[in-house]
Amino acid sequence: MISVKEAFETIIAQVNEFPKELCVFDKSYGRVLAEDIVADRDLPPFHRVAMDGIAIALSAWHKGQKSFVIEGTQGAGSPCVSLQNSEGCWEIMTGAVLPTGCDCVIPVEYLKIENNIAHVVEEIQLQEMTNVHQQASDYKSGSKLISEGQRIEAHHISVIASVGKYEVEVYRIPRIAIIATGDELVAVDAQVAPYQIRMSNTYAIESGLHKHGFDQTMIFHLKDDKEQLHNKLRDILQDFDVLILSGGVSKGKYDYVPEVLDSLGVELKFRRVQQRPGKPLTFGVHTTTNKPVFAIPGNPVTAITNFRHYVVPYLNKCCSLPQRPSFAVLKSDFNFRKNLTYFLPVKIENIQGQLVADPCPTAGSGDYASLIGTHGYVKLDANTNYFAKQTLVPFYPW
Ligand SMILES: Nc1nc2c(c(=O)[nH]1)N[C@H]1C(S)=C(S)[C@@H](COP(=O)(O)OP(=O)(O)OC[C@H]3O[C@@H](n4cnc5c(N)ncnc54)[C@H](O)[C@@H]3O)O[C@H]1N2
Ligand code: MOO
Ligand SMILES: [Mg+2]
Repeated sequence: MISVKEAFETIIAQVNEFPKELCVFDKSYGRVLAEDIVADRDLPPFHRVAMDGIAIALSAWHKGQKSFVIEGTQGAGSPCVSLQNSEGCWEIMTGAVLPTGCDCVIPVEYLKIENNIAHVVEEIQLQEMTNVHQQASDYKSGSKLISEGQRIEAHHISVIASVGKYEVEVYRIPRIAIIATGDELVAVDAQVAPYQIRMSNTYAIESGLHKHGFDQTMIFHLKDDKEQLHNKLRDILQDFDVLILSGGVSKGKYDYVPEVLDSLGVELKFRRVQQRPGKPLTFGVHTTTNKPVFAIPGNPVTAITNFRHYVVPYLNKCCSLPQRPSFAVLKSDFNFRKNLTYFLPVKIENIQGQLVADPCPTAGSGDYASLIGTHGYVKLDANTNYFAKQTLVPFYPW
């Protein structure tokens, strides 16, 4: 049996970057960038007027001039004009190019305009480039604006659009099969006999995948039948990039999953992990295609925590998404005597900026209803069994 750290590292060592593809920028929300986004020109691209008013030459102002003859009116979207007389001005609008020969802008609120002359009637302090957003003052042409491995949100889209990237390179979303195994499982809308169980793990895993942006998913239900498992898994291995199985991996007579995977050419990298829940967690790689296969034990708390702990970081790493560790302090003392790493569900409170984790142990790994109201779990190390209040521990939000 290997440790949680070894299991995690074994899985991460199998990461293969997902292929890249082009995506039209306004359909790229939620995708992960597979290229850096670079400024194609200065930001701003010209000396951009920041207030509606008049553009003048500061030299005239410094000589004490307070009235300016208007040479013309310039709006945004027109080519740059020139001040002909250094004692004159241009009426200018926000977003316009600062006229050549001008080096500051006086807002219209400070002016009275009569007979084509702008008189400054309010007290104002002016310096070079007052009310002008100077060319390249934000970023120079060629600057990296967004790094690869960024999930694209609204503020990224505005940058992608403004640098003229009509198509962006993103990571292809893998096709993921979620496979429930078990004769006892029935569909959510089926009549359920007293000895049967409604299938729930697959839906929890699928929602978790969608939450993390992996929405190319399909759910299967296979019986505890070796031949059916073999034939269906063979086809699924062909059609999908990642397989997540639930159930059938422990030591029962009908737990066929590991031997069937083995017979299909999936090299099992480990079969048991020193953890609770999820001791029988199994992970393998299909030898000819390198496709990863996660076989998560069937108990529902195990399905949710093991999926979150191992599958999500694996998928994120395949598209260069950075892992962001989070920590919380325990709200109360906690004892765990087994020599296993414990994924302890918690409720999180934010107390003056510090995350405080209130332990919410379930009554076993079948007690999924106790996860309601929790925000994630903390990881408690195998080699300690008493965790005092205020101990800092890694926290994993669902
Ligand atoms: N002799 C031993 N028995 C067990 C061990 C062990 O080490 N020695 N490990 C226990 C642990 S830990 C777990 S976890 C389970 C794992 O079992 P399997 O992966 O073989 O899963 P199943 O036997 O198929 O099912 C277990 C349990 O989970 C329910 N289940 C399964 N799939 C779903 C689903 N999609 N939705 C909802 N519930 C599901 C299933 O009905 C069972 O109750 O083995 C222990 N036994
Ligand atoms: O995976 Mo089991 O959940 O430890 O009961
Ligand atoms: Mg079993």
